[in-house]
Amino acid sequence: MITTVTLNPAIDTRYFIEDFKEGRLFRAEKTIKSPGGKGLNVTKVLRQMGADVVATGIIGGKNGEWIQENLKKMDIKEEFYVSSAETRVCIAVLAKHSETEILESGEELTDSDLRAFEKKLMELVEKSDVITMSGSLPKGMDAGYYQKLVELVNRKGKKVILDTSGKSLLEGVKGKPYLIKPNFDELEYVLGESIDGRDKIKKAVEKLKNLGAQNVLVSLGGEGAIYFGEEILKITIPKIKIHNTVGSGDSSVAGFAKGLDDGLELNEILKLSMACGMSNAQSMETGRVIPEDVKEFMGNITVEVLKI
Ligand SMILES: Nc1ncnc2c1ncn2[C@@H]1O[C@H](COP(=O)(O)OP(=O)(O)O)[C@@H](O)[C@H]1O
Ligand SMILES: O=P(O)(O)OC[C@H]1O[C@](O)(COP(=O)(O)O)[C@@H](O)[C@@H]1O
Repeated sequence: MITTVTLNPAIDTRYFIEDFKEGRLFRAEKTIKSPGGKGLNVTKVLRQMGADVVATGIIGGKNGEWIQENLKKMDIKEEFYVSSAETRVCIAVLAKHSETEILESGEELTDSDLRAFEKKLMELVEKSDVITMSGSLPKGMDAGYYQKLVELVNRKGKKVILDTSGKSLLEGVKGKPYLIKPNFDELEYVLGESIDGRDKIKKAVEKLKNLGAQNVLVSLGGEGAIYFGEEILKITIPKIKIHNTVGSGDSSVAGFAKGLDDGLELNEILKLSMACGMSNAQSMETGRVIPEDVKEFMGNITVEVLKI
């Protein structure tokens, strides 16, 4: 079983405005709302890929109720701790040539919220082999909270995939997660300078590994990814027509988690991860993959050892 952790869930709201520009009034041509926040995107993709998955985290208010109702409609099992803090809304404006995101930070949680959630999480960990932890931490939360969670789960001998950014990534890796999946922007934050080639990618990854990350999957959008484990592996993906890449990172985390849970060989896990990201990029919806397409993409993805 896979448990996904979303500490800062959201109602993801996507507006379709073909010629969107800042500073003008627009009326959305179409609006789609869905349960979101990185961890719930991972959950949706795992469910679509047929994984045995349970979502947990902290949820609250009317927005939290909306998310719980919609997860039920999607036949997704959830065991969220319900707090009195209202769950946030995240907005993405999809235009013809751009994607603009506005992410609320999420209301503050109390210590008793956190203790009650941890109890729930540890019950689920007993039944799980892989645990994903994704996304930002709500406002005011200690950036080291993921470190604490990763350590709790590691003590039970289970594998953690941690996908977060900024300070919570730099602190979270100290807990020694099995995998982290930074993208280019996240690596630039880690290094504190712009990344203009593979040497700089390697330098940022070494920093994360020295801090505690066991393996690092650097996702590079349409360029695929580079995996830093015992060896460095370059994963090359074919060019495809895309519609909405929001949530592709989350989908690639879901693919990795599914492959790991299924006991696949590393090369196959990496292909599955990339193929899920690609399939999501072909959908208008965030966290939406088509298993048949995923299978087909996997046949066109290559993994080779890279010397850098
Ligand atoms: N433009 C694209 N074309 C094809 N695949 C993509 C594209 N963007 C993302 N993907 C797939 O999704 C994965 C994760 O995307 P990426 O943009 O790197 O993550 P994030 O959403 O975290 O920034 C990529 O490694 C790739 O497999
Ligand atoms: O949990 P965070 O880090 O605040 O991010 C939340 C947002 O990120 C997304 O998951 C998209 O993330 P990616 O495009 O990086 O995969 C949105 O769906 C969501 O609203």
